[in-house]
Amino acid sequence: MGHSSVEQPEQDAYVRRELRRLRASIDNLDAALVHLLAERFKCTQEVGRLKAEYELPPADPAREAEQIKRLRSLAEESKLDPVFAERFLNFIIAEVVRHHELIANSRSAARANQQATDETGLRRSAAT
Ligand SMILES: C=C(O[C@@H]1C=C(C(=O)O)C=C[C@H]1O)C(=O)O
Repeated sequence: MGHSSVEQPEQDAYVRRELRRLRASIDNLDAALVHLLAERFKCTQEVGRLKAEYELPPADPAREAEQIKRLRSLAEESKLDPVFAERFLNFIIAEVVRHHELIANSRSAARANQQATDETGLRRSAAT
């Protein structure tokens, strides 16, 4: 029972202090992760609008493969599990591509709507 808090009050205080210290850093890192992700999504939303505007496909598998290769190698260098890094990036990319599809669909709906409006206008002016 060497690890019980009743028998080891000093270790117990040490563990609570260490947990508090480490969790303070985890709090900062999690905040940074949220901010980094928010900035990344701001960029990818712009990419999505550009692609929709110029009628490019929502996903770019070649770019994804390059990026995954690059991040796997960075993960290895920094002792992060590359399988986890790849899964994490794929999870984010899937959400980005879903956003790009939504943007593309709303753009093409807007274009179809505009075309219908233009044609109605043409019919009306031809009828007068
Ligand atoms: C952001 C883009 O769109 C998609 C999302 C990617 C990403 O989140 O890194 C990469 C390729 C594309 O499938 C892009 O083409 O750059």
